Amino acid sequence: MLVVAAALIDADARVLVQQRPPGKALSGLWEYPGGKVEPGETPEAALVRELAEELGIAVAPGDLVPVTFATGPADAREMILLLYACRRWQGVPQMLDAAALAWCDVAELKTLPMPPADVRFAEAIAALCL
Ligand SMILES: Nc1nc2c([nH]c(=O)n2[C@H]2C[C@H](O)[C@@H](COP(=O)(O)OP(=O)(O)OP(=O)(O)O)O2)c(=O)[nH]1
Repeated sequence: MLVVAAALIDADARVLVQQRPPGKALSGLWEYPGGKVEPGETPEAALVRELAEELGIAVAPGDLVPVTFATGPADAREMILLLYACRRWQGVPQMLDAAALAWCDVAELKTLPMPPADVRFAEAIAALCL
């Protein structure tokens, strides 16, 4: 299973995370917006779609910059999770599919409970934000 996620980074080097809602796998944990790549989709097209669905923002595929990846089990399958950074988007992120949204600096990111696959992402994001 291929999953894509984005670290939206604002002008103050804060990163957007969202809390997974009740009823979904990993409910209550904080994650980077994104989701599963559907058959026939490129990873970037999937992430553009997910960011529109989950946050109501428009992102150009060329503004998605690969950062790192993680592997691990998810939904009883093996997952490959691709993390992108994005510093440019249109619209104001809204909470359309999450229990909460938060803009965090890198130190705060490291304190949030996250899915196991995401735990090492904060270090990679820190390298971008500094
Ligand atoms: N979006 C996202 N998913 C993550 C992260 N870390 C992580 O382990 N996952 C896992 C959780 C899920 O098993 C899977 C993504 O599934 P999802 O439920 O968010 O995907 P989706 O938006 O396509 O949802 P759905 O249509 O199945 O409801 O990847 C992350 O940072 N962001």
